Amino acid sequence: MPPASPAASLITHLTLQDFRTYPRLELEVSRPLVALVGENGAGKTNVLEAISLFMPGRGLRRAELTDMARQGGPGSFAISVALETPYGEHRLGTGLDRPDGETRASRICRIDGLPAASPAAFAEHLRLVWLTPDLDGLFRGPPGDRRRFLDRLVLAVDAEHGARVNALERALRSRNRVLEETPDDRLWLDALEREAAELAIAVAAARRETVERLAALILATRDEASPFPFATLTLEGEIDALVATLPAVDAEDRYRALLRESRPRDRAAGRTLVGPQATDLLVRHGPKDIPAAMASTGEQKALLIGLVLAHARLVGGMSGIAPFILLDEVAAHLDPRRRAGLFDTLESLGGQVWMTGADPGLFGELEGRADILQVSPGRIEPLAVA
Ligand SMILES: Nc1ncnc2c1ncn2[C@@H]1O[C@H](COP(=O)(O)OP(=O)(O)OP(=O)(O)O)[C@@H](O)[C@H]1O
Repeated sequence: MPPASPAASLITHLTLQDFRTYPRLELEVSRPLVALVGENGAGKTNVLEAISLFMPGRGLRRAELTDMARQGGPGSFAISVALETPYGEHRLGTGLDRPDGETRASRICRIDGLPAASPAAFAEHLRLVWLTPDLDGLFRGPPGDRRRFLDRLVLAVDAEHGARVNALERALRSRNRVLEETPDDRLWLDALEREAAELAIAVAAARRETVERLAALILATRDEASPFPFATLTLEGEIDALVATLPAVDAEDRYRALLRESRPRDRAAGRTLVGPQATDLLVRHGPKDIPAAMASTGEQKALLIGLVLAHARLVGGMSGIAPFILLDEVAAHLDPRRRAGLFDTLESLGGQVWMTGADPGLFGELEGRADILQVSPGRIEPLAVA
């Protein structure tokens, strides 16, 4: 069981320079709940996206960094946050640097003024969990969307996971190319498959560990009265069966043998058919363990929220730091009972929560409990809720 209250960190100051709709923004906040209110297109999600870049990857919209630089601006952007943590104050910075006259831009990461090797280094100070409307179709959508969701769950507890997934994709792409262009080059294929097998088992094992921990936590904290139903989680795929039943070395040998055997089949398919790239995350719910894909739209949303809240609890328990939670347009889709339940649960988790919504009334009951801010293009200021 995770400890009841992991340490909490707060973003107290956010600076954006030439990021999407913001030429320059200096924003002070002081509370653990922050609500951003504004019309469609005002720039609310842009703020959440900026914060999401303190995690490895391309942020909550999976956009190219170059597209985040403000149109009509210098082509570079900078984001920085001042953090108050139980271990002191820190300043984290990231962005895209494009020195004068250069066409190439590079990602920058700084911690307390010193360069950091990659965004994975931010994990020491800040962990992130998010939910966006893009995830609404998660249970009914293609398995690739669930794998990405799953990898983000893992990434929040293991900042190196993303690098391993990318390295595995590169190794498999190289294997597919060799199978297509020089299929008789056995030595080269052996070498690529050895590398792929090592990475594949590491990726599959990390996913399995996170899913098992999450499933156990969901079971342990299961509350029949919660407005967010609990889910059961399982991983499905040949490699997941290997990882579940064999020690890592044996699973790696077995997967390497599988790759060798399936060369002709993979060559014909133009891709590697077996491996972590074929895993699916199965989510079920209710007394009859119904697949989440069969639940109603509202039930799916509630299940997803329940999963994300449980994950936030897991991240807090494992890292000792309550994660920041970014909720884009989540409150708007809930009935008043679920919305009140959500706000209460968020407060109990202890991490800072950044939420968005177009209607100020959504956050009326948070007056005095949250920083409620009005967003208009390029600007954010306090909003007095009537
Ligand atoms: N690189 C960019 N430079 C300038 N403006 C941009 C850039 N990228 C996106 N925008 C603008 O940002 C706005 C969208 O901002 P955002 O997604 O944050 O809105 P929102 O307040 O979350 O809206 P909604 O309620 O509709 O979700 C759009 O008007 C879009 O044109």
